Amino acid sequence: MVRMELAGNLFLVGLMGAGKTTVGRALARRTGKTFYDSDHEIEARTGVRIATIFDIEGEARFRDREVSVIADLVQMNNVVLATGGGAVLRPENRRNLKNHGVVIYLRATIDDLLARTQHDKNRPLLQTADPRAKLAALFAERDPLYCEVADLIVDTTQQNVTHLVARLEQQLLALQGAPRRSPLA
Ligand SMILES: Nc1ncnc2c1ncn2[C@@H]1O[C@H](COP(=O)(O)OP(=O)(O)OP(=O)(O)O)[C@@H](O)[C@H]1O
Ligand SMILES: O=C(O)C1=C[C@@H](O)[C@@H](O)[C@H](O)C1
Ligand SMILES: [Mg+2]
Repeated sequence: MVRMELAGNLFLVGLMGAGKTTVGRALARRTGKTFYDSDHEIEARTGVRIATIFDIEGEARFRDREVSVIADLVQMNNVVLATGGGAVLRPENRRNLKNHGVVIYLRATIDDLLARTQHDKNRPLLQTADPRAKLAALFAERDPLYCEVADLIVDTTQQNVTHLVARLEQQLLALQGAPRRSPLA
């Protein structure tokens, strides 16, 4: 069987725990693209964990680093890029993502996001007394921005990663052959 090729860059956006890193890595493997993760790239360039950057420099400086890393990574060809959960907050990032590839919003319920993030201490914004309330507030603030930038919106509830990636590939192939329309999958 001849497999259809998915052209260009794929960019994943969504909240912490949406699965950008996990799904992105699997999607890259399936589509033969190279995987990048803006959080990992920031850690590689600075030599420290994200939580340490937040501690020492604060969130605004972290966002500056994120803008610079994303501006570099969108120039690559044939990549899957998992972005940090807050990347869409900066207009430069939204513009760069929109202009250099297909943007996929992985949407998840607050319950799922909480369950998937509760054992990981490298998400400084969730180190609070009430991470559920924090996730709900971040969702309210960012969901419109993820939707604004997305070509495709994928509900990840009750979807294991393998099925999600297979379905995503089909949706992306359909999108590739179709004129631009509503991002709701
Ligand atoms: N669809 C899914 N079903 C079940 N578990 C999932 C799913 N997607 C991701 N996970 C799990 O949730 C956890 C968080 O996923 P991941 O690190 O990929 O999220 P992320 O969107 O990259 O978060 P961040 O913005 O903090 O980098 C991981 O343990 C991963 O295995
Ligand atoms: O949602 C966010 O603001 C963040 C998500 C992570 O990917 C990291 O980029 C960092 O922990 C901040
Ligand atoms: Mg990630």
